[in-house]
Formats: sequence, C-alpha cells, structure tokens
Amino acid sequence: MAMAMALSAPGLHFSAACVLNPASGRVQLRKTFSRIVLLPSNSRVSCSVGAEAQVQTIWSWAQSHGIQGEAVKPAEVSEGLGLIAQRPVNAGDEILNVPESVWINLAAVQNSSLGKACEGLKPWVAVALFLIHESSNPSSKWRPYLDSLPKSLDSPLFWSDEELAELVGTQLLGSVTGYLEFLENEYNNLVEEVLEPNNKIFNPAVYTFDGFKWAFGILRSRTFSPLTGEDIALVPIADLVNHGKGLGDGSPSWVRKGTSQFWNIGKGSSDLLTVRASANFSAGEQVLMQYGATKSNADLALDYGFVERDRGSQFSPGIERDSLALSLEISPDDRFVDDKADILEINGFQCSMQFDLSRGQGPSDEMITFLRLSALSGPDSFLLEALFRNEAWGHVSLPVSRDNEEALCTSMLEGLKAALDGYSTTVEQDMELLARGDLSTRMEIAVVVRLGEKRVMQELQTWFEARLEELDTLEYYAERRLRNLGLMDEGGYMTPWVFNE
Ligand SMILES: C[S@@+](CC[C@H](N)C(=O)[O-])C[C@H]1O[C@@H](n2cnc3c(N)ncnc32)[C@H](O)[C@@H]1O
Repeated sequence: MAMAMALSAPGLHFSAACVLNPASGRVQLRKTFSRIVLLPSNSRVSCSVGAEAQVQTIWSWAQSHGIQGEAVKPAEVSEGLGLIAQRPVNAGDEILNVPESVWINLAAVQNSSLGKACEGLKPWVAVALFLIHESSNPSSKWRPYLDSLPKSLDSPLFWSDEELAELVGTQLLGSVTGYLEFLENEYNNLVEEVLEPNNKIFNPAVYTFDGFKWAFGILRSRTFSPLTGEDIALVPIADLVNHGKGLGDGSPSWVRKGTSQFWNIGKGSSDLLTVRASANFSAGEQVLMQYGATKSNADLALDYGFVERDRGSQFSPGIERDSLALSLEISPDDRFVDDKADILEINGFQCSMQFDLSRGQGPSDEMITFLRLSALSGPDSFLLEALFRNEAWGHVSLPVSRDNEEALCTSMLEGLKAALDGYSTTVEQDMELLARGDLSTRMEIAVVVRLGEKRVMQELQTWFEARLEELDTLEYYAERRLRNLGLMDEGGYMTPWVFNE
C-alpha cells in the first residue's frame, strides 16, 4: 500500500496563479503602460433625472435610426439601463428589431476611416478600435448610444490590486491574470503593427491600453450569439436586455434575420437583429434574457461583472453557478508515465486533464478512472503491460485494488486541503460576510466566487473521505476476475475446489 501511494500519486494543480507581492501582501499585476488614460469622452449619467433624459435621448435616437419595438422601452433599472415591457409580452414574441446599419461591427469598421488600417485584424480587435474611435468622436453617428455605455465595469478585469487581493487562492484570479496578460500582448502587438505605423489616424493619447481594455470589456459584456466571433457586433438597444436569474435556457433571445450572405461594403445590408422574449412578461415588467445557463459565477463575474447569489432558490431552479475547473495531471516523474500516456491517448485523453465540477455533482466516473490510472503502481502495474493496452481503461474504470483506491483518495484529499488552505478566508467567514448584506458589488462578487469554489472542494473532500471509509466493502480487480471466471460466488466465497488447491 505504501508503495502504491509513494509512486504515481496524482498531482493536483489549480489553474489560478496569483501573483502576490510578499512585501505588500497585494496581488501584483504587471503595469507596463504609462500612457494617459482617456476613457470615452462622456460619463454615464448617474442621477435619476439625468438618466431619464438620457433614456429619452437614446430612445429617440434609436427610433430615428430605424430601430423598431413598440413592445419595449428603455428605462433606468437596478442593473443600470434595461428594457421595460410596454404591453403584455409572451415567450417567443419578437419585441425589437435593430437594422444592421446601426450595428457596430466589422462592416462599420470597413466603411470608416479606420477601415484600411484595420484590414486583417481579428474582428473583435478591429471593432474595439472602432469603438474607441467613435467614443472620442463628438459627432459620432452613435453618440447617444456611446454616451449610454458604462464608463467603468465590474468585471474583475477592472479591479484594483486591493480588490483583486480578495480573490487570492481562486481560479477566477488565475483567469483574470491570464486575460490581462492576453490583453497586454494583443495591445503591444497592436501598438507595434498598427497604432504606431498609423499614428496620424490613431492618436496615442486616445488609443491607450486602458481604453482598449474598456472596449474589450464592453464587447465581452454586450455581445451575444449569434453576433459573436467573426460576426461580432454591438447592437444598440438590443444590448439593454439584462440577465434574468429565474430564466431557463430556452430558445435564443437574439436572432439574426436577413438575406445578405456576404459583405456589401457601402451598399448597406438588409440584416436585422431581432430580440425574442424568452418568457412571458407583464406590462411594466423588465424584459430579461438568460446570459448562459452553463456559465459559472466566475464566468458571469468575468464576462458581465455580476454573480448569482441565490443557489437553489426560486431565482435559478436547476442552474448551478458554483463550480471549479480541476486540473489533474500524471506526474512526468511517474516511472510509468509513458504507459499511462499511451492508455490515455488510446482512449482520447491526455496526461493533463481538466475536469469541470459543479456543486452537488461529485466527481465524474471519468475523473475517478483518470485518478485510478494515475495512481496505478506497484503490484497493480501489470495492468499497464502492453498485453492489456486496449482493455486497461476499462479495467481502471472499476476499483483496481485497495492500495490504488486508497492512494487516489489520499492524494486528492491532500491536494484539496492544500488548495483550501490557499484561500484567505474560510467558508464560514465568507458566509458571515454575505449575511451582513452591506458588501459592495465587487466584494460580493469576490466572496460569492471564492465561497462557491471552496464549497465544491469541501463536497469533494466529503466524497473522498466517504470513499476511504468504504474501501473494505468495494470489489477489486482480483475478486472481479475470479467471479467472472466463475471461481468466486456473489457472496465473495471461493468455490470449494479452488479453496482446496
Ligand atoms: C448587455 S448589458 C445590459 C444593459 C446594462 N444594464 C446597461 O445598463 O447598459 C450587460 C450588463 O448589464 C448588467 N447586468 C445585466 N444583468 C444583470 C443582473 N442580473 N444583475 C446585475 N447586473 C446585470 C451588467 O453590468 C452587465 O455587464
């Protein structure tokens, strides 16, 4: 047993890589940009009277640009701006049509003064540059729409170091760090290849890293399928629909309609973005849509800057937002790593795997099989012989030996304990913080996400502890084989003649 544990115990790696400055205790993110930060020229109006006027302005602008929807009207709501039903609306009703002529998309970039310089750029990068361009243009055709966009976003991509420190230990922090690095790289390349060579078009004081990041955040939080990827488009007014916590994942709310298959530069297009109601809404109620039933709270935080707190409540029946992406890998130092890699490859897997776990689910059979293979060593390693190569995965899909099962449980429990120790707070402390009810939006996001991750880990701990308790009751490979050969009965007793041998 000791040998089995000492050999290929699986390594538990979490993708979160926080960069912690030991001197200050703060999360340190690289700051390589010294240019002046210039956000869009107009701030979003926050007082109600101003907001009312702004809503009126954007709605008049929308109507004068061919946006049609008598069933809804923009209004100030608790989530910022939103759309309010003007009459009873049924699920599936078409409530808004937005012609392509007002979308902010690649065609709009191509038709602008940035078109040539943006040729060949990734669609989202070109659209982001165009968004910055139009935001700094006082006479932009989209002025009322641009003025209505939020200046600051609550995605952790926009948090201060102090705020990010609340995410220490979480996977979300790893994702944030990864995204910021990705954005920095994109921006650095852009400066070198597009912005500096075309500095007559791209004023360096306008096209700052912070402006680029803001444009990325706006695109990420306001574009929805099917207008994503190559077809990415900001669609004014359609992007005012907020996320509804109680909604299922029914038919899509954004539907592209039209006949144009190809770009029609300069000729306009007949495409429309139609918004369909995702549920029934009464007159006066806010029309909402589902931003993603499979998104975790970490995803919602990163993309949109909010989380769903009320697990299992009437708000989101059946939707689990607490999740954890567990990365497991066969140690390169495992003396059987090549054999294990072969077996994994034959079965369509790799030595390094990510398992997405949600609260209430427990580990998948696939994850346990991976762990068994990973922990296979000592006397059990005969299953790794070439002779068994094609059946090995099947063999490890059921308990192999007591040593093997114990080794995988122990190593998971060690890994989980280490990961839980990496958070700055306990589950109980987070629950107390949430119960106070006075947290800022960002603090609430941090607490809900880290609490969710820890709860998934605690559930896993309970699962593996329970498994350790039942080791003596499991049927292992040797017994299974004897039984399949008819040499052991269902009660686990050897047939007498085997006994006598
Ligand atoms: C597509 S926009 C919706 C319009 C937005 N409320 C506005 O004022 O422009 C998405 C953003 O709205 C906010 N939002 C949408 N649904 C929300 C919800 N259920 N809870 C909190 N904020 C929400 C978030 O800031 C999100 O990034």
